[in-house]
Amino acid sequence: MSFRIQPAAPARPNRCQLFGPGSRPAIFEKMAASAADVINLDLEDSVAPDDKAQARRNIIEASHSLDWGTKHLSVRINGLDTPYWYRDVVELLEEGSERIDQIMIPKVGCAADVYAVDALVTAIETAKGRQKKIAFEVIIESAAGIAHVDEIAASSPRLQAMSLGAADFAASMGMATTGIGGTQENYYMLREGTKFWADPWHWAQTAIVAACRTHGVLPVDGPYGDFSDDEGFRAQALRSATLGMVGKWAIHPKQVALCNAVFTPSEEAVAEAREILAAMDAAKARGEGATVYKGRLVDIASIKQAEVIVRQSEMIKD
Ligand SMILES: CCC(=O)SCCNC(=O)CCNC(=O)[C@H](O)C(C)(C)COP(=O)(O)OP(=O)(O)OC[C@H]1O[C@@H](n2cnc3c(N)ncnc32)[C@H](O)[C@@H]1OP(=O)(O)O
Ligand SMILES: O=CC(=O)O
Ligand SMILES: [Mg+2]
Repeated sequence: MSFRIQPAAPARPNRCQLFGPGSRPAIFEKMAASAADVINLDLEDSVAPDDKAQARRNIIEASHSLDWGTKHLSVRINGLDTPYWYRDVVELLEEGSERIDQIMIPKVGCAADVYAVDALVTAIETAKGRQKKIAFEVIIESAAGIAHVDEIAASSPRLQAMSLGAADFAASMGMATTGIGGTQENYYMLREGTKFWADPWHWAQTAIVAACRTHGVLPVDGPYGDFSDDEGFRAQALRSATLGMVGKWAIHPKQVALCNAVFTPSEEAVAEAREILAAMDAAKARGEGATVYKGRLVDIASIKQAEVIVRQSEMIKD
C-alpha cells in the first residue's frame, strides 16, 4: 500500500441520477417523487438556447417550492465555452434556495475549469452568506477531459462525483457512432468467422474509476440513450458496476428501477460478503491470513472486497 491512504468517496447513495430539462417544470414533481438518489435538473444540452433564461427561473422556483425529500439535488450548468454558465451560477446561488446541493459542470477539460467555477461559487457563497457549501460533480465527455482525468479528479475539495458522458465523448473523440452508450455494432473482434463484441467505453470508464478512487470521488456511468432497450441498459450498467462505478444516469423514468436494481447489492451478495467477513474473523482467530470459503481462496484482500459490498448496502435506507 502506498504511504498515502486511498481517501473514501462521499458516503451517500448515488445509484441513479435522474435527468430532466429545466425547461420542462411539469415533470419536476415526478422527478422529486421518483426512486432516484440524485436529481439532475438540466440547464445545458436538453434546453434550447432561447429557453435558458426561463429554465433558470423554473429551477430557482422549484428549489424553493418543491419537496425534494432526501434526494441529492444537482443542477447541470452550461459549459465554460458558452455565454450562459456564469449567469447559471450567479442566479442559482443568489436566488436559489439552500436546498440545492450540487452543481454539475459539463465538458470539463482540465482542473482549471473546475477552479474557475469554484472561484465564482466561493465568492457568491461568501457574499450572500450561504450556509451550505455547494458540492460539484463533473462530466468527462471530451478528449481533453479523459486526457486530464486525474488532475480533474483532484481539482477541488467540492468535487463529489464524476460521470462519463458517452454522447459528447463519442463526438469529441470522433467515434464513428450515433449511439449513446452500450454495444456498438462495428466494435468487434473476428475469429474464425465469428464476431465477438468488445466494449469501446471500457478504457474510459476504468480511467475514470482509477482517478476517482485515487482522489475520493464517486465514479458514475452516464446516459444510455435507447430507453426502449431495458436489456441493453442492464448489460451496460452491470459492466459499469463490475468496474467499480457506483451508479448510472436515467434519462427516462423507466430507467430508474433498472439502475437501482443493478447498483443495489442483492441480499445474496450481502449475505455472502458477511459470510466471507465471518470466515476471515475465524481465520484470524486461528492465526491464519488466508482460508477457504466455498472451495475458493479468501484472504485479507477479500475482507476489503466484502466490505465494499456491505458498506454499499448499509448506505441504502429503503
Ligand atoms: C445524451 C446526453 C445528455 O446530456 S442526457 C441528459 C440530458 N437529457 C435530459 O435531461 C432528457 C431527460 N428526459 C426527457 O426529457 C424525457 O424523458 C424524454 C426522453 C424527452 C421523453 O419524454 P416523454 O416523451 O414525455 O416520455 P414518456 O411519454 O415516455 O413519459 C412517461 C411519463 O414519464 C414522465 N417523464 C418523462 N420524462 C421524465 C423525467 N425525465 N423525469 C420524470 N418523469 C418524466 C412523463 O411526464 C410521463 O408522465 P405521465 O405518465 O404523463 O404522468
Ligand atoms: O452529457 C452527457 C453526454 O453523454 O454527453
Ligand atoms: Mg454531454
